[in-house]
Amino acid sequence: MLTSLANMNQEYFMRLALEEAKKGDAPYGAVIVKDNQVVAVAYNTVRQDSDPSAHAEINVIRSLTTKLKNPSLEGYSIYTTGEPCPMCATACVWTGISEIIYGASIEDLISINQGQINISCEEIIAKSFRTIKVTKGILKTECLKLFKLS
Ligand SMILES: Nc1ccnc(=O)[nH]1
Repeated sequence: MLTSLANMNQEYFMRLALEEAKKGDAPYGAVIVKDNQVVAVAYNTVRQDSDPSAHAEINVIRSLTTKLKNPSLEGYSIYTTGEPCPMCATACVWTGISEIIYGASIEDLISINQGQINISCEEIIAKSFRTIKVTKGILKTECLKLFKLS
C-alpha cells in the first residue's frame, strides 16, 4: 500500500495525540497544528479537575485560545484520538477551527462500551453555520487500544 506524505504527517500528529492520551484521566488526547507545527497539546482531566467539560479537545482549544488571546482558531487543525463529542464538536464550531482529524469514531467507542452521546461531529457541523473538514480513522486501532490498558 502506498502511503502519501500528507498521510504520514497525519499519522505523526495522531501519534503525539496518542502520547497525550496516555496521561489522561480517560485515555483521550488532542493536539492542534498550524502550518505543520504543533501549537498546543492536551489530555482529558475530567477527574483531576472535577470538571465534566475537561475533555482533551476542550482543554487543547482553551489552552491555545488563552495563549493567543483570541477565541478564533480559523486556519488551525485539531487532531484527537476520539471523535469530538457533541460538546467538543460545538466548541470546534464556536472557535471556527478549520479541520478535525480523529482516530476512533463515537460508534467505535460505543462498540467497546465507552459512554458516548451518539451524535457524530459531522451532524453537529452540518447543523451549524461553519464548514469544517473532517478526516476519520487515523490510527483508529491504536486509539481504541488505549482503553484496553486503562
Ligand atoms: N472525544 C472525547 C470523549 C471523551 N473524553 C474526551 O476527552 N474526548
